Amino acid sequence: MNIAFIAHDRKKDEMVNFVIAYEHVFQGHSLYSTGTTGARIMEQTKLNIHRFMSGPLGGDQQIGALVAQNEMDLIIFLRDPLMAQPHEPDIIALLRLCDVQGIPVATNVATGELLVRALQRGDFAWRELVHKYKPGEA
Ligand SMILES: O=C(CO)COP(=O)(O)O
Repeated sequence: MNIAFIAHDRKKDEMVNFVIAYEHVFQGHSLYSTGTTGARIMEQTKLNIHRFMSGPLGGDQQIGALVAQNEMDLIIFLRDPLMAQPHEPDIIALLRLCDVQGIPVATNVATGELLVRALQRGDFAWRELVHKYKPGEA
């Protein structure tokens, strides 16, 4: 599965701890992230993550492009609900695209844990079927 990690600054420690806890699950998948989040995770785990640009510089939109093409299967996006972000429109756009494509997205660790356990159980197998079809194609 293609999985993306994104965390705002005050949520990065929580993200790193979350990924460490489930490193054994994530290691079998293709991993993506925004720039700084991925750097922090790779410093503290053995995971190999494809890092896009930092969020404020376009990283959310780069991940959004994969969502639009239905190529992202799960997103863990630990947003900071208590601090305004300069790239708020990009954040809203990414979450909107997840709803357009029906992509599971967790915006807090409690939901993240449920989705990771579902991933472990094989509940994401339906996504393999979706990969065969690209949006806009017959
Ligand atoms: O801003 C972000 C998501 O909106 C995250 O970006 P970084 O991982 O580069 O800090």
